[in-house]
Amino acid sequence: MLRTSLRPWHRPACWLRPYSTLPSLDPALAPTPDPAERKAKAKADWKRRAQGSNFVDTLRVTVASGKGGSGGVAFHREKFVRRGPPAGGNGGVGGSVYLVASPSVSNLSHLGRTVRAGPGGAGRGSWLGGARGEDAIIRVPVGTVVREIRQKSTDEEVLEQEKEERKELEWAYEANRIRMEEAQAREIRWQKWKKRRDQAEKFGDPDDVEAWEELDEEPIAQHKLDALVKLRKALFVMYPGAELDGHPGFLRTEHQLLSKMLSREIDMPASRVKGRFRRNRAWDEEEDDAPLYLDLVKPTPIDDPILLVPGGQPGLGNPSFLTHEDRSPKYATRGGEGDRVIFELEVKSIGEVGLVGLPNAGKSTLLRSLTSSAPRVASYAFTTLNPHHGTCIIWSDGTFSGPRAAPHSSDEAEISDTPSTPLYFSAEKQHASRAERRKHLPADFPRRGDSERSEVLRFTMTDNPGLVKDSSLNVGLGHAFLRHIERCSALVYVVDLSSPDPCGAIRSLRKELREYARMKEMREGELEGRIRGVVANKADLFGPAEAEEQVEMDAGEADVDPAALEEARRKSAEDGRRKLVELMEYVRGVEKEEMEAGIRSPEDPIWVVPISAKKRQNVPALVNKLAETVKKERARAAEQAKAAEEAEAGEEKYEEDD
Ligand SMILES: Nc1nc2c(ncn2[C@@H]2O[C@H](COP(=O)(O)OP(=O)(O)OP(=O)(O)O)[C@@H](O)[C@H]2O)c(=O)[nH]1
Ligand SMILES: [Mg+2]
Repeated sequence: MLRTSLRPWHRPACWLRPYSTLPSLDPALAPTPDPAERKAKAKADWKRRAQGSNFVDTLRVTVASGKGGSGGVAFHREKFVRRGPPAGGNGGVGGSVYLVASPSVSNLSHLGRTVRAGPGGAGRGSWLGGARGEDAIIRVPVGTVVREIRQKSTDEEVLEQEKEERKELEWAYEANRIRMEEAQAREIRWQKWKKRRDQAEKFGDPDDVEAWEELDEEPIAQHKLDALVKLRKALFVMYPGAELDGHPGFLRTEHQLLSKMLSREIDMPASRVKGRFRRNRAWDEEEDDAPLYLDLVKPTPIDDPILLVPGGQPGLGNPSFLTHEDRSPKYATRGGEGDRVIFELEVKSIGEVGLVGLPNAGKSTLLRSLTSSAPRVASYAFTTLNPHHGTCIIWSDGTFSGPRAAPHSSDEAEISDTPSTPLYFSAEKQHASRAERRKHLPADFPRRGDSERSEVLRFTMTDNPGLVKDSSLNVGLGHAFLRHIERCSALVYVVDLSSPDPCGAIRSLRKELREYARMKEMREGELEGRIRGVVANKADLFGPAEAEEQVEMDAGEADVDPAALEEARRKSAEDGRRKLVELMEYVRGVEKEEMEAGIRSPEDPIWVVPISAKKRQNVPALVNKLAETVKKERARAAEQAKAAEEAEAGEEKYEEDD
């Protein structure tokens, strides 16, 4: 009888849930009945508990390619053919490790610390080749910087390492020396024996001369034999009980492999040599063995991935050693080792416009109001822990939108603090039909293929986590935040206009940018110079509605005096105006200072736009400014690229003329 439900240790399922979802006794803390809200809260809790570990933007991975498969030693057998030709297949090539920069991944959390490609299969009888090793593909976000890490970096250290490796290879050198000596001695013996035999054939009795086989049996010292056996095991797969010295081709192959190995051209089974030498890799041919450095600013075509570490060479089967002298080679070569390299991956997002601001300034709200990206928004600091990207599209009829959002026609539309994705576009409803989704869209939402409007401009924006004091000294998650700012071509400060000191916010943001640029050894004022504008957010807090609300709240139950209301409205608007003017003056001062310091060109003044990201007020004016900025930056980048191309062409011509 099934008694699971009666077991004394059986507990209700809620006992097993994580603590955050335990039913609370306090009615105020009871879970909200709205499932969407509950889900959002659980997700935020989980993310906070994970402390950002679900977003990984720097990672050190050890990448190992697969070993090549050994060649097979076999002979063909069939009815009436007792001793067929050699029939061992070649081994399979070891799996390689490739790298792909893909727009569909946003961070490195899917990667482990080690990425390993599969080994190649061994060759088998009947000329069957071994299987290729399985390749491994590392997918990284576009904008990732890849650096090869060498434990030994200076020349002396490399020399030291080579010396160590040489020591490890000592036995191979020894074996080679023995082989050479042995071959020489054998040659001398052979010449002597041949001379004696020829003379005996001419002048005397040939039977007086002993057979060559008898002479050839000069014993080799045991330690020499050991070295040879070790070497052969490392390089060859041998047929059981094979007498390899009887194969002239074997000695030649052995000699070739050995000299190649000693001149470092082939890989060597790692089990034999601890400090293996580096294999030749694709980029080594051009860049005489400099550590690899890649900056993946563009997506890699999936059919042309970047080869990071090639797999080990396959071993050759015994038919490869078939010669006239040796009709049944009883050996095959082993596959080469794969390589093992350590890489450091660092994601530096590439957005055209990067938002920089203190925590709670409303950066995420702004991104949500301009694009279809939906970073979480909440009224506490550090809501955003990793960068979010969005695309803003401007249409020919002057509206703008992210790809999934409805055009912003109304200024009243509010953004809630829960996920902005309309339910009909959310993951739960992914199977809703298009007609069903359309029912939930405004009547004027453009249909696919609408001819009246076309896309005019599209640019990407990055919402970055808030900067705090001393972010540049890596306080908190400082550098992790600043890293993503590094590559945005234009930066925009987002400040909370309703805060007591918006100018102070700009002052501390500037300081952090300056310090970070200095630490990263960028050009003086590199990041500050990239600031193109200031968004004075939360301007709605100075609007009439807010003021009235405040007066009504102060009055409580009592009737509100209309004059007081009027006065409050006027005062609030005046406050807002004063703060904005102060901010603008401060920004003019900053601009002037930077132009004098030579970090800002006169063509790049800093604009200031007051908006309300939450209520989407004055957002179109901001979009126009951003569009102008983006166009200017693109034109500048194109100009720079052209100049660089011309300079390169000029240099080539100069070299040719020389
Ligand atoms: N009244 C008003 N509130 C706003 C506006 N923009 C943002 N907020 C509110 O400010 C709070 C913080 O907004 P976020 O967008 O999360 O701020 P953030 O800069 O992304 O903050 P971090 O992610 O912590 O750096 C939220 O409660 C928003 O609703 C605005 O224009 N007007
Ligand atoms: Mg945020």
